Amino acid sequence: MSRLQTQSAAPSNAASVSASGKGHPGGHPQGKKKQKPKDMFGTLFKVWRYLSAYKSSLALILLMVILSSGLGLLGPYLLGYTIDRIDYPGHYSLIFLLGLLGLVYLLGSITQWLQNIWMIRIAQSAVYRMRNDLFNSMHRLPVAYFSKRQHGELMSRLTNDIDNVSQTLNSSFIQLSSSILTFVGMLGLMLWLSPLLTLITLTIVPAMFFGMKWITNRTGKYFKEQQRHLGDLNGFIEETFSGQKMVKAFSQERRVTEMFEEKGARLREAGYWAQTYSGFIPKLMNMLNNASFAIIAGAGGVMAVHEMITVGVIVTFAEYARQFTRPLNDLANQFNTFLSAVAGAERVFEIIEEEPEAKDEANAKAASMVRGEIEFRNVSFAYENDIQTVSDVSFHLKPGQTAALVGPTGAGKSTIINLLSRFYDPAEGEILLDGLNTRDLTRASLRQQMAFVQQDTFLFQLSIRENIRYGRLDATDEEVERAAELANAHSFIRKLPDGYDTVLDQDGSGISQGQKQLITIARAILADPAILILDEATSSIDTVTELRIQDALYRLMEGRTNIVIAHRLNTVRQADVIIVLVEGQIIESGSHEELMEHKGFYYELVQSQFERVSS
Ligand SMILES: Nc1ncnc2c1ncn2[C@@H]1O[C@H](COP(=O)(O)OP(=O)(O)OP(=O)(O)O)[C@@H](O)[C@H]1O
Repeated sequence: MSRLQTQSAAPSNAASVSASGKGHPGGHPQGKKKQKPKDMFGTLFKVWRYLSAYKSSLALILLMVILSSGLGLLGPYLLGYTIDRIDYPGHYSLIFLLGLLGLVYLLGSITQWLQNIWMIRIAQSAVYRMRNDLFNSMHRLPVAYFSKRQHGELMSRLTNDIDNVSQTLNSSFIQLSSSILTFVGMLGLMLWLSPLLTLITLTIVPAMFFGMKWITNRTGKYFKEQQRHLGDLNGFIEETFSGQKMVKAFSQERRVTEMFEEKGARLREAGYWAQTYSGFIPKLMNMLNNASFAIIAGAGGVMAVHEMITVGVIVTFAEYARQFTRPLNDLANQFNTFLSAVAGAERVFEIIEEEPEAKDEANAKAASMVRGEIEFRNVSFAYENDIQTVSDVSFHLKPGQTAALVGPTGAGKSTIINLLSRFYDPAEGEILLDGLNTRDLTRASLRQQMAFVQQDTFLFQLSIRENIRYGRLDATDEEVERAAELANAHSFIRKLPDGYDTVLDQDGSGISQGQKQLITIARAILADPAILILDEATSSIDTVTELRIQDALYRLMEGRTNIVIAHRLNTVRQADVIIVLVEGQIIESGSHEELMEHKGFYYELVQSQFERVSS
């Protein structure tokens, strides 16, 4: 049973020109992920379901986008118009035109500002709901789902993918629609003003298109490589930090440093090329802008001399040409960001739509006040492949009895616990609690009858008090402290500077392994279940703490039905029944004395230093 591992998921901020270079965390480089969505329209429709709650606001935003794009086009047109009227002050008031121009720019900014803040609000609300749905679905998933996937990969969906969707919703919707509107509107106006000068101006577009394509192909490749190396480096840092003791213990500092430098050098190289190529983009744009300006000025000048157009039209064209590249560039960049966000959303929906843990039977009853009688009747089970992990297992425990599960690694001890707690259901046979088939009980109520004390203690990043209270949320402070006393944890907790309010580190690293065990025992004592599942620690803890743990455990086990995955001869000896499992089958069972007399596998195990062999 492995503990929850949390991988660092702080997004890196690698600069990017196009979305292909978006930063992603260590251990899970974006470059490795498939960025193209499999079903773009299906996914967009699902995203729309989250946005559709804000239809009226979206309509307002669209109106603002149309207004701001229109105003953006009107500005240069008015400028040209004004210039053409400079000679006729009697006919047109220049002041009025200039005032109008100012108003157009002001309104343009206001509409842009409004659309931005409204869109951010909607995007954040939609993403908030999406994130909640994702988190809830994760909790509805069966245990088997998690055992097949890396935690880091799942974490990345909750962090990076959601973040990606959020960023894109914030800006892409507006940018995409405004770029399209601006581009189409600009082209229309230019054609209206002078089709010939439009054609001449457009000669620059192929150069722009191929130039950009050439650069983005290269930057895309190098950014991907940069991401891959960055992910590799971050993964390495994470691994070295968590395994820091091992590095020191094996005196590998030098080798680790060398490896780090090597990985860093690879990142430096990819980063150099990615940044160099991406640095070309503004330069190229600038150059092409200047070229188009020169073309318009030259060709427009000739046309003006021949009275084909006015000077005002040249100014309008020059202004448009200056803006011309922006929507094109935005469209190219936004499209990549957009694709990668849709791919992210797709991964999010994959989990939201994942088959949840099978529903309880329609007439399932809630288990309550159980006595703790457990019976396995001819239970067989295979995880996924056809190899049976547990075959024809039968045993019967009366309330208050203690069973020790003993057997070599991989024998199926944890699987028996998984079946009892219905993390998995048996393929054959049945498991009874107080004579009732556990399939006829609701899973939640069944699990409430059990407490787990595992060797791999898991504590939350909460105060010690809240960690203990996790066993029973409505327990009072006095009850929490009483449970800690019974678990022999009270004295050490009291000595901590913040006592019960000491907030544990992410992995509970502020306190010792043994102390963590005592807290989990207190948690189980507080839960006060009829059944206790105990996965005995194999790690060696100092003798004083060990004695404290043993003492607390005996107190915890009293009056309950206990199933212990036992590693200590002492525990096994005191069990009412010892169940010896080998390759998923019970090969012998009975009390210590009976099994010793039988001189079978258990006898051998005890002879050959029990603790070492059975761990
Ligand atoms: N989630 C899983 N999916 C597929 N196979 C699994 C899964 N969990 C365990 N197994 C396999 O089932 C077998 C029994 O595993 P189990 O964890 O029950 O053994 P165990 O007796 O508890 O071992 P240990 O003492 O090492 O914890 C092993 O071969 C293991 O590889």
